[in-house]
Amino acid sequence: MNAPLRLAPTPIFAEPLLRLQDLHMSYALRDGGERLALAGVSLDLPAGEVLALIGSCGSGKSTLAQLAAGLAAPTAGLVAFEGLDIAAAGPRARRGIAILDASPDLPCGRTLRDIVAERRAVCAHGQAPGLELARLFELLDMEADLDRYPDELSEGGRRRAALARALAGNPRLLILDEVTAGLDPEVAGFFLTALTRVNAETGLTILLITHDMTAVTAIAPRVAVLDGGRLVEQGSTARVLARPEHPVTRRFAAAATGATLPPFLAEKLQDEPTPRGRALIRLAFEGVSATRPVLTSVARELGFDLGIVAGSLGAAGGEPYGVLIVAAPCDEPYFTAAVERLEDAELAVEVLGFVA
Ligand SMILES: Nc1ncnc2c1ncn2[C@@H]1O[C@H](COP(=O)(O)OP(=O)(O)OP(=O)(O)O)[C@@H](O)[C@H]1O
Repeated sequence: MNAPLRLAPTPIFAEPLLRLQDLHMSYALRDGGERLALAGVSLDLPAGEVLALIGSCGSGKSTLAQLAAGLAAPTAGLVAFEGLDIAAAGPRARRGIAILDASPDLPCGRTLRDIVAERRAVCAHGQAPGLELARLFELLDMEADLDRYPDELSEGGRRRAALARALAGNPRLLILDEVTAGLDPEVAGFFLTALTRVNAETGLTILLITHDMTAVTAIAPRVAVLDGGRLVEQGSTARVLARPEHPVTRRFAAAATGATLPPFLAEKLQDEPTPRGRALIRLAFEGVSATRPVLTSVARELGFDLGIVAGSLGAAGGEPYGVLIVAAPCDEPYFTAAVERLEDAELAVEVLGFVA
């Protein structure tokens, strides 16, 4: 018999779709010791949102995915899905969650059509209506492969089939753990575009766990960063790329934007300005400040000539952002005035150092 459903502490209407509250997770090791994988993680995922979770190897991402999907119980803390404590509610509460990783386990002896149709038949009862199967096959470009078997497909084809099977169950939450790992950029891009369309058409909530910042910027308007089992930063993806605060986030942002100081300049960097030298400045902007002509107007007003050394302009989760490293004259009083003027225009300004 199923255990009685226990409501999470706050009323259901105030709940996000998924709430992780002060999650702790330790693994028992063979030598009798313990490995702490999560240490007090709290995170809300509202319905319909696409949230990316990034972090270095071993930071706890897969552990968080397993707990969020209700496949393992935390050492302490609460996972609430649709207002229900998932540990107490058991399989009933997990029915609306699908989890997918880079090694999907598809049955070899059945065609894709049968695999997907079986999942739809099993999950159709009592679930909210999702995508029609015909639309699902169209979105994932699977029509030509429907009568083929999983072992007759490429890796990209198998991942698409696994995604189709997961979506056929009409989940309200889809957890993706490194699903684009090892795919070439074109196939990964196709996969991510399909996910964006599914999210737009059905309001499916997605938790995307990845190391791949291209995937993050392609589909996730919000990102959270794990380090050593702790949530160290979260915010809009454009904000986090433009103004990363934690050292780990800074590393991911630098890798994503490519806006780093070239080594030939990094070697010459000094702490103090020299007469007629140049300051190297990192400028970052996101949202509306990305589209204002701030740089040109400051340069014109103050007669401040800027050379662009490195940079990246783009959109993350649909919001524009930009990071530029510029070389500018460091003679006073123009330098201080220019920095103040750029800060007033809501740019993040970081003086990296000076070169002669
Ligand atoms: N079954 C387990 N037994 C013991 N320790 C484990 C187990 N699973 C994970 N760990 C440890 O917990 C920590 C978090 O692991 P986890 O796999 O969640 O991190 P991750 O961020 O997903 O890493 P990766 O990106 O490399 O997959 C690591 O120190 C790992 O060694």
